Amino acid sequence: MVKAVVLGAAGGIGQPLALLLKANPLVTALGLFDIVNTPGVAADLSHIATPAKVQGYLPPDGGLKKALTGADVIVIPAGVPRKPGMTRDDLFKINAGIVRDLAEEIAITAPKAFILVISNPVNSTVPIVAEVLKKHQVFDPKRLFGVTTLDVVRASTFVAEIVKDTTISPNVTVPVFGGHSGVTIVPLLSQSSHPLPASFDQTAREALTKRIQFGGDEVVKAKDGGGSATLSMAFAGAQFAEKVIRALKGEKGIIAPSYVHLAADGAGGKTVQSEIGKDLTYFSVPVELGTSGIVKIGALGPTNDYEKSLIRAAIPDLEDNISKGESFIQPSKL
Ligand SMILES: NC(=O)c1ccc[n+]([C@@H]2O[C@H](COP(=O)([O-])OP(=O)(O)OC[C@H]3O[C@@H](n4cnc5c(N)ncnc54)[C@H](O)[C@@H]3O)[C@@H](O)[C@H]2O)c1
Ligand SMILES: O=C(O)C[C@H](O)C(=O)O
Repeated sequence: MVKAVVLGAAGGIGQPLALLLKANPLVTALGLFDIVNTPGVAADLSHIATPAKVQGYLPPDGGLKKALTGADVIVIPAGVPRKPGMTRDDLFKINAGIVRDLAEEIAITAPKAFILVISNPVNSTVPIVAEVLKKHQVFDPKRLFGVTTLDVVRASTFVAEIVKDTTISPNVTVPVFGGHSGVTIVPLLSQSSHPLPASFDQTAREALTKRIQFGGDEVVKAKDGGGSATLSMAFAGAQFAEKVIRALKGEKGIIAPSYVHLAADGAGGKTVQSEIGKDLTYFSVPVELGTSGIVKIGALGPTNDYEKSLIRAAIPDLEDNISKGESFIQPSKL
């Protein structure tokens, strides 16, 4: 039995993500919470012939608590998206409070659940959730994940486009480290499973790196004020959620990239910190998942000089974003 819960379930990401979770036969209960429209979304999805029993909840009468009760996996795409000209950090003003309030109820009602944070700025919203859970003394770094899957999905797709064979994109892996905004997104093209990117000249390497780092902006610009990536994000979020669910059901050896607290496995984070030359608390890395969450944090491995420069460029923004999230809950951390 697996109960998945989506917070922000009536939104641009929330609805297609809820659809993909409803279509997943491993999900047996699906709780949908939003401040609007969840009864309609739930009624609609409930006509699909898959095992998940769907229930929609709104804030009145303890709707959030009811949605979270018994949750195994909680996915959070609640909050506002970017408009052209905005950075993800510009969303902090509104989304930080939304994520904090949702985390407060998670800490009370579902402290053992796996928490998957999509709401931007991910580099800061993940530390916000962690600090709220710490305040309630229920923080388990093994179970908290910033969803950075879309960066990896984009990297695979863009490489397949360059290779002119889009049929291969599901099988192309390009590790992406760091965080989830602009220069904090660090693709390691030298480690691409397809050999072509590793042989690029510097101009081609920089062009592809920038496209992966600023892929979100392409969608924001094309939507022209109508929001940011929703459908590709729902795909990526459902893919990551499925990996978490398979792991919690006992499947071994599942590895997925995610923005995590580097103390999560008690060891691997130190390797990453020594590789990047900085004691950052959070970083996006491939993690191995098990029944209780993260069992192993993967290292970066060999990087070339260009990739080393990308890592150096990512660190100041990551430090700022992390401390901004932490000090939002604990002002003494300023
Ligand atoms: N991690 C990523 O890779 C990634 C990718 C795309 C978008 N995002 C982020 O995801 C978030 C959502 O994007 P979207 O396009 O779905 O936005 P949206 O505006 O379409 O949907 C957001 C939903 O959140 C709901 N909401 C607002 N306050 C809430 C609260 N307190 N409790 C529950 N629900 C609440 C809204 O009612 C709305 O339905 C944004 O912050 C966006 O930047 C992240
Ligand atoms: O670009 C955004 O603001 C949304 C998301 O983070 C993305 O990468 O598409």
